[in-house]
Amino acid sequence: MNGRTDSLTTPEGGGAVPVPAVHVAGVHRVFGSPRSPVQALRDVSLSVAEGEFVSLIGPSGCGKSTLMRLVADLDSPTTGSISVFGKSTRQARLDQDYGIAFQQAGLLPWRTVRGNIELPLQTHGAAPAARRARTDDLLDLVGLSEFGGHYPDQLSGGMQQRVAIARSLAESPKLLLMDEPFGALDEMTRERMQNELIRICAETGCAVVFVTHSIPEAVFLSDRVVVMSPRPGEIREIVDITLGTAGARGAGLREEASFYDAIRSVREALHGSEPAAVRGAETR
Ligand SMILES: Nc1ncnc2c1ncn2[C@@H]1O[C@H](COP(=O)(O)OP(=O)(O)OP(=O)(O)O)[C@@H](O)[C@H]1O
Repeated sequence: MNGRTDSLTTPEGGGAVPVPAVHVAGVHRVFGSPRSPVQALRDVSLSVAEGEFVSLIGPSGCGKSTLMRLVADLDSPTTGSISVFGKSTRQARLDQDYGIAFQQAGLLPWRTVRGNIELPLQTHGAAPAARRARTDDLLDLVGLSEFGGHYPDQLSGGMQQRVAIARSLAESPKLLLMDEPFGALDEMTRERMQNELIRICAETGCAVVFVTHSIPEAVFLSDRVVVMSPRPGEIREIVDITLGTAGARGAGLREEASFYDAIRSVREALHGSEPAAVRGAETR
């Protein structure tokens, strides 16, 4: 279990209370009709600190994407509340406080790769030269420098996904919401993107909420892994990953014994018997 100070706790000696990047309090989400309700999330509470990398992992249908959609203001909780940098989710969306890379790349088919990546910069009035320079960097980052003039339907699914990731990074956001962003990538590209993402996090200090089905991916990237139970999705356990800061994690980490130990801890939390943690509450 995590010994970290809760980001909402007043630090010893007083001072300002840090505002979490994401704060989820007692959230339930019920779909369907009153006669046949589908409870997707039950009493989910979670705080993600500024600069923290938190992954959500759990069986298919446990509500991971539902939770992400709630944070991104694409849906509303049935009960409970969510804030992003202390604001309502609506305000945070309007202020474009975060970048999004979801399962579906969500690219505009009539814009080129470059045009898609530039879009958030254009919306915010960045000068053309600055846009071009930033887009060149991002194309390079995701290995698509030769494809800036292509249209999305001329790319593979994995390449489209990389464009979406580049777009989410365009404005160097303080928070990234990523729902299985690497799911469609081949293993080599996936590891490269993981390496790049952790480097970007170390450089920019952005917080990330990341959905994945891959335990090694969650362990490699995260400060904490939130393990969810089958539907109705509850937080079963939160596993603290103590493999060093993002800046200290390199590709070589995947070979280390501590990496395999952390994988085992998450696997046990996911598949093990009844959780030691209090069900439905963040346990740290
Ligand atoms: N708009 C909706 N209307 C009705 N039911 C929904 C809706 N969205 C999600 N659900 C249901 O809520 C539950 C959680 O779905 P969700 O997509 O959040 O799961 P997930 O953990 O992301 O799954 P996966 O890992 O397969 O992507 C599922 O039972 C799903 O059928």
